[in-house]
Amino acid sequence: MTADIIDGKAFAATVRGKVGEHVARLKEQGITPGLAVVLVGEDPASQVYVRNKGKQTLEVGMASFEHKLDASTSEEDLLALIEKLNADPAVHGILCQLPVPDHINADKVLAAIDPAKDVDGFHISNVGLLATGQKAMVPCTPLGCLMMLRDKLGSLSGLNAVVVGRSNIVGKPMAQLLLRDSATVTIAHSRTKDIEALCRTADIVVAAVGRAEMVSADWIKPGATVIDVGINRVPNGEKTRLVGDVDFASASQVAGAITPVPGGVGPMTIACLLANTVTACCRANGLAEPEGLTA
Ligand SMILES: Nc1nc2c(c(=O)[nH]1)N[C@@H](CN(C=O)c1ccc(C(=O)N[C@@H](CCC(=O)O)C(=O)O)cc1)CN2
Repeated sequence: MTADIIDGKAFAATVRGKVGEHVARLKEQGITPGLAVVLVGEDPASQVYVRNKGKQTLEVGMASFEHKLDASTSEEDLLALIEKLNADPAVHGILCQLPVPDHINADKVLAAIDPAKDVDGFHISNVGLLATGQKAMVPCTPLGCLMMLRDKLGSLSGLNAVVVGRSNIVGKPMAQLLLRDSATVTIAHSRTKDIEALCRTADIVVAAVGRAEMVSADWIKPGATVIDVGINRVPNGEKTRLVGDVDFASASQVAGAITPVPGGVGPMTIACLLANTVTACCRANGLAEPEGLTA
């Protein structure tokens, strides 16, 4: 069997199109959604992600507020900026790009963001709301994975899902979202016994473990849907290349559908950030939320 390739780039373009249509409707009512992105330091990958976030925010017609701070910025100054953004009515979404430099406590920064403007969905209030099945801001990468799974499979009800990885940013919220869609969910991690056999029971495997090409064909049940969240740079001669947490070459011979890296989950992360910003703006203004752009 050769798997269907789930084209995250094309899917993300569709999501951005829907976001753009909703932004246009909001603008007719005199409302422009605004997203503030804060970057501390010069991490090269983060600089690219932040640049792309700003560019795509403008492309869908929203206002973009970029705050690039020196690597030596104090935690106190960063918290003061977040307070300012919390109070700014033109800003509907705020995020601080991760990772932050070592001298800054990321948990403290995430806790300082107004939960209603927390478009990353990392604030403890949103984590709790999601876990209890209430209306939350949902982390962008898991939201993107959920959208692709729903599109591919329709209902997830009763399906066995294994999430490989237990991070706060992807693994745990992904499991919550799958559970909300009535999948039977197991979170696997480095201490899980016979992880290969466990994964072979899964109709859905979400790999978010951060280890290059760890999940290979013999982990996959024939016909399963495989979502690869990993972004790992590995040596490729003199250069490097990007691979996921799934061994795409072998797994794609067994799976029914699979996301590639690059071009799978990654592009959906920023598209869902834009979707979350529109959602936050609608909620702030007491308006109906955009259909198909929330969990
Ligand atoms: N505050 C946040 N920080 C980080 C998040 C996040 O969601 N919020 N996620 C990642 C980085 N990230 C967005 O911020 C992100 C990662 C990857 C991609 C992407 O499109 N990847 C491409 C490949 C890009 C490349 O060539 O390097 C792909 O997979 O096709 C977008 C956004 C950590 N920090």
